[in-house]
Amino acid sequence: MATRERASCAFKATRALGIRDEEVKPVLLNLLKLFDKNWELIEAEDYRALIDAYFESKESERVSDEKSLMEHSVYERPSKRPHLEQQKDQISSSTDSLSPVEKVIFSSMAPKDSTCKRASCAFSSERLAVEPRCSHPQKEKMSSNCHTRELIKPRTKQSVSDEADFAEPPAAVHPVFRGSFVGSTNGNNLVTLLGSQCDASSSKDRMYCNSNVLIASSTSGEVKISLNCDSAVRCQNFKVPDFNSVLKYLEDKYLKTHKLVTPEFSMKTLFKDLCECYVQVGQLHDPLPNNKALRIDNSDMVVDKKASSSFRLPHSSKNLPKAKHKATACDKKRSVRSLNDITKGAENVKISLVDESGNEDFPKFTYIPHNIIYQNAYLLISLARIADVDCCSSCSGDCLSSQIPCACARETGGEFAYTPKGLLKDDFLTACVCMRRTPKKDHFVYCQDCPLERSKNEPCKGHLLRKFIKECWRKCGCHMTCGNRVVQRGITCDLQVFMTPQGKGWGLRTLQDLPKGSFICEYVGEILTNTELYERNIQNRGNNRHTYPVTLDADWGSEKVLRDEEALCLDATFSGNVARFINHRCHDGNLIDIPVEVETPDHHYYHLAFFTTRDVTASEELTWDYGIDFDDYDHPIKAFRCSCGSAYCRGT
Ligand SMILES: C[S@@+](CC[C@H](N)C(=O)[O-])C[C@H]1O[C@@H](n2cnc3c(N)ncnc32)[C@H](O)[C@@H]1O
Repeated sequence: MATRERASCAFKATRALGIRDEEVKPVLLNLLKLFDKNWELIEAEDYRALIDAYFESKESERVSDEKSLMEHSVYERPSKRPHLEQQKDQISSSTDSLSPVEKVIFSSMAPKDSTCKRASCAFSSERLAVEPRCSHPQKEKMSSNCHTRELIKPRTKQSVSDEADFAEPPAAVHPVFRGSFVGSTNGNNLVTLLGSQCDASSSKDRMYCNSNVLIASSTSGEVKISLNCDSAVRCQNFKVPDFNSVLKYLEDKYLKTHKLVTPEFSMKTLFKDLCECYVQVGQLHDPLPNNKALRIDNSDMVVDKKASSSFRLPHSSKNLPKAKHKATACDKKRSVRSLNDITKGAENVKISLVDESGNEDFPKFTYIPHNIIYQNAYLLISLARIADVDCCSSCSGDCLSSQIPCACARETGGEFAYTPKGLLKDDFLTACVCMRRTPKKDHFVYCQDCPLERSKNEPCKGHLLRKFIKECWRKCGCHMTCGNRVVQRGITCDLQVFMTPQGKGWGLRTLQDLPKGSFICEYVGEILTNTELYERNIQNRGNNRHTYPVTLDADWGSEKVLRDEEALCLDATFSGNVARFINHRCHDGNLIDIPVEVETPDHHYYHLAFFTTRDVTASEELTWDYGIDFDDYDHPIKAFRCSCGSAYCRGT
């Protein structure tokens, strides 16, 4: 196979693990250099050398990020422990000259038949007998003979006494360092693991390992899992935490995401996370209250005093709880603060948050990528409601590429609303914008008994007629990549939440140029009935910067009387997505909200999607017209004093 093909196979393998080609490329080049262009070594065991080398280089990047974060930390750090530092120096001295990639190769991936001492050391698991966990003469011998062991911190007496220096009582679980033995004490059939030696292919027993997790299982059903938390050793001020607190911390972290997990979720990532939590909790010396989990709302908060106009800060979640505890008011004022991803992995893209002033508390809400029913809203979504005439079950692939538009284009006048590039068609967008900005009399519909005015016994003030987009849905035969499925595929652009300088609070901006008609995001929140929203607003009157709920009233005019459970709205005050940060701009906002049917033909419930009304340049704030009547003093939500800056401002 040619080099180019081999490289593309390697990228394919790493892409399957969610690793981007540009990140793998330098690692691959390094490996090729190191292996003298011997591709077989790289391709062996499904590219294990490459994958290990990649993760190892990431780990060392993370550690150096962490180090520099700690060095630049505004907080006072405890004095170093000279003996520990000394020990670390000893441990790393003979691999200091090696790159992270070289280190991982020498520790785990050299070929079995290599004459190199390092390599033979790394692949000697077959020769090892099943051993109890602690002192092992063969291991000790290997440690002294083999350079790879410098990467590995064996659990020798010396290291135990080093741990004792942390002045901790023995804990239920200790970090298991690379190179320690995990084996069956019955001495029979559990595979013995030495560090990252993972060659169990000759055995019936199975083994999985990466740099943090070692799992061995035997044919007799014995399974041993060893979690390697050796980064704890590098942490200043680490104390062995109570393992129940670690578990609680981890559970809380997962529960916080409302059981939503990213597509990358796996047991391996869970174990890795457990290791990370172990280290984090080990650095929190305030005991966690009994049965109370640590608050992790801002767990990936980054404080960077030196950050300037570039807001894309490198981040690491490590050490941060400690940083949070020690921040002084003065430090807080001077620091740019940021969150790496407010969505916590719930969206296709990360969405960062920055506060240049360093004065604001981070917003408190639960990020949800899809609408959720709050309590009583009655939503009937079922496949049976989608009639055959309303979908395109005989389509395949991309409906936009078909000569004759399918049934899904009917709602938009027999033409799809989107261009093949995924933008809203100009005509459609212009019509929507005109109806919004310069509505004619016949663009309004009036209900006989308006759910909004019912309680006040007043007549309907009128609802603006809206143009709907109808996307292909589950019953359709086309592919998820079909051009008529834009909103349902979620956010794809690079967005950032930031603190606006005009006093509007948080706002949303784009970090990339966006052409006219681009889909930005949906307005996601809790689906409430009108009654529920009314009650909620009464309760929250004191809260002056709330999000602005939207009424799903685009089709109210077609009903004579709307039942309370049919009159729905979306409120993102407590749970919502990034749209909750989009500020209002009178009349000429660069976004427009358009109703989109995604899973039900019923216009009582639809998705509200934001599209750009014009070309928007990177770093511009994204705004839309909330449609507020600033003179309506009876409105349950008090209008704010508008500082949108528009020439057409109606709220100053
Ligand atoms: C949907 S939220 C937008 C995000 C909000 N700025 C925040 O900090 O969470 C709506 C609230 O933002 C503020 N806001 C939005 N647009 C504004 C404007 N043009 N002028 C002043 N305040 C505005 C108001 O407090 C309003 O209640």
